[in-house]
Amino acid sequence: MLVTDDCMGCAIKAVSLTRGGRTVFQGLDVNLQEHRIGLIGHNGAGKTSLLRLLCGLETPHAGQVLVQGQDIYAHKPTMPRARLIGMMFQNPEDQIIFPTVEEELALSLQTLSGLGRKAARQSSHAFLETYGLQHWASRSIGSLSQGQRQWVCWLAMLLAQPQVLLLDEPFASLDLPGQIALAHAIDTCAQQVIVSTHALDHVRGFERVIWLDAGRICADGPGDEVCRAYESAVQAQAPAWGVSSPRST
Ligand SMILES: Nc1ncnc2c1ncn2[C@@H]1O[C@H](COP(=O)(O)OP(=O)(O)OP(=O)(O)O)[C@@H](O)[C@H]1O
Repeated sequence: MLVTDDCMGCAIKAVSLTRGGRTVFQGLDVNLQEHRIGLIGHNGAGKTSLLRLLCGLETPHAGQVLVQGQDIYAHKPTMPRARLIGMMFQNPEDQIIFPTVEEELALSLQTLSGLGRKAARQSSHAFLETYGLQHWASRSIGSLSQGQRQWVCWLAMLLAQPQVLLLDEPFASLDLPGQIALAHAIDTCAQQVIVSTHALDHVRGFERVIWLDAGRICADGPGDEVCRAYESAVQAQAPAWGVSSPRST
């Protein structure tokens, strides 16, 4: 299923990106119009860099990044980036700012909906309640497990109501029930979702998966086909890795 309007979805046009002196993308072109898209590939392939480009965290040296038809690196965006696109980071510590769950969730509402402090806290309370997590409201972030922090990141992102959700290794710290719950949440949410993962089973059923290798698209198509192609390539290369991992990309 494609997102419904021609100007919807995301597009990367002739983008070149360097990070820390290393060329990550050179003239990358990719249209991202499907409702569910997976990104797979080895460590260092460029999955996180692609997500960071889409959410405005890496400035390309050339090219354009469009989200919902808007150039997100333009000087005068017509909509705040946070309304357009939200990102759940691989590491919750890169995302969470406040000491308690309630405060962290309230931030999204205060900055984006202009709610006052008290109203924002009340709304985040009500939001937690819809997930049966009201007892988390006053919990300090430090008292939560890594997986629980990932849930806080997911909820904070949802509260901001962006139109596109970017998830970087979202399953990494979740237990099995948590993975099932998040997979269901991804399956049923209305937004376009782009997921970077090494857990291929979570994207195998996606309508589209992109396999990145050293900043280039190695395969692009239905999830089951691309995941199988990637697995076959890994199997074929496996004997050569015994003495040289981790790979030095
Ligand atoms: N902060 C950084 N500074 C400099 N180079 C970086 C930085 N982060 C990533 N890179 C480089 O950018 C390239 C792409 O990294 P990226 O994190 O996008 O890969 P990835 O596919 O997400 O990997 P992983 O599966 O390990 O998360 C790699 O060569 C990496 O070394």
